[in-house]
Amino acid sequence: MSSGPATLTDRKARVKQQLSDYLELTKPKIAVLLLVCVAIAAYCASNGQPDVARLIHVIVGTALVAASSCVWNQCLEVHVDRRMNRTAQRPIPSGRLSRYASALFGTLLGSVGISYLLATVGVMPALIGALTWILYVFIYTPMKQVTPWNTTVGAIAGALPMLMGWLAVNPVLDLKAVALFAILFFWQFPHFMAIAWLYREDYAQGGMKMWSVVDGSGTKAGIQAVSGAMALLLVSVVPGIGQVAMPNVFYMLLSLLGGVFMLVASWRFFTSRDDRTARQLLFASLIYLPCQLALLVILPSSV
Ligand code: HEM
Ligand SMILES: CC(C)=CCC/C(C)=C/CC/C(C)=C/COP(=O)(O)OP(=O)(O)O
Repeated sequence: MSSGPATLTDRKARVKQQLSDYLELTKPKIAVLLLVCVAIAAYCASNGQPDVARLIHVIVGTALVAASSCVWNQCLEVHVDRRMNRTAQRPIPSGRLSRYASALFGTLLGSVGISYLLATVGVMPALIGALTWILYVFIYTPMKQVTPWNTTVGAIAGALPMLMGWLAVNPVLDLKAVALFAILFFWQFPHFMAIAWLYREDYAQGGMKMWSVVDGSGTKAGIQAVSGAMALLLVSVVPGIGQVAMPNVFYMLLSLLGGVFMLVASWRFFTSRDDRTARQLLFASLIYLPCQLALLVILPSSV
């Protein structure tokens, strides 16, 4: 008699666990910031007067395609993820989800996502979505075990969604569109070099050729972080050039300030190369990007 309710409770708990595992496969925390970038790109592309329906469509479509790429990334990396502390408890390596079911889930998300983009915002965002998927899943993912230049390829995949957001509302890629892509591209170097340093033992154990692994002194990771931050500082100013009738000085000054903040955090990491400065740099990167995105919304069209 008493086994009935217990079984039902068990079943409910299992379903809840499976739902949370499928959600975890999509790397939702990264997706949230990525989708904010897509929304800001669409907003900037429409000069602050976005077609709300198209904006929502490109966010939904990109979310589905990005989620699919993250699921497939984990299907392909299961043997590596199993060897690393940070990833060993993920749903596939821990055995909570099968690789087959996950691959089906990823394929479904991707097919629906690309079709949705095609139907709602047109060929270009859908095409870039598909290319980004291929770049992330079939080029970046295996490349991690071959060469530390994998991060450069990963950063292209990470930044391309900016162009999906832009092209969903504006067919012409101008200097500002290129600058948005460049901001997200260069931001990833300080962001990831901090992570690559913090998890260097994990990455080495998983056979991942990150800069922090191939050069254990951290010098090369530091150089990548500082170079990325320098380039970020320069490109972040560009959207302020000639946006209305004249350069937006407030935007440019605040962007410079943010750029200096990232450069100082990167420089401190480069000179110290310890966990404390790496953690500070990772934290700085996660503060900087939302602030820079907010600046893009608040200032350029207000002068
Ligand atoms: C080369 C490209 C990138 C790599 C290799 C990378 C890698 C990672 C890794 C491994 C983490 C987890 C750190 C941890 O567990 O402590 C992380 C965190 C994070 N990343 Fe990235 N990332 C990249 C690009 C991006 C992009 C394009 C975005 C969004 C615009 C992003 C947003 C985030 C966020 C919000 C977190 C914190 C969430 C969390 O704690 O899991 N990343 N990144
Ligand atoms: C539209 C579309 C397809 C967008 C995809 C964009 C995307 C998911 C970008 C994330 C960039 C990136 C390289 C993250 C790290 O992955 P990782 O595999 O190094 O992280 P991990 O070690 O935690 O698995």
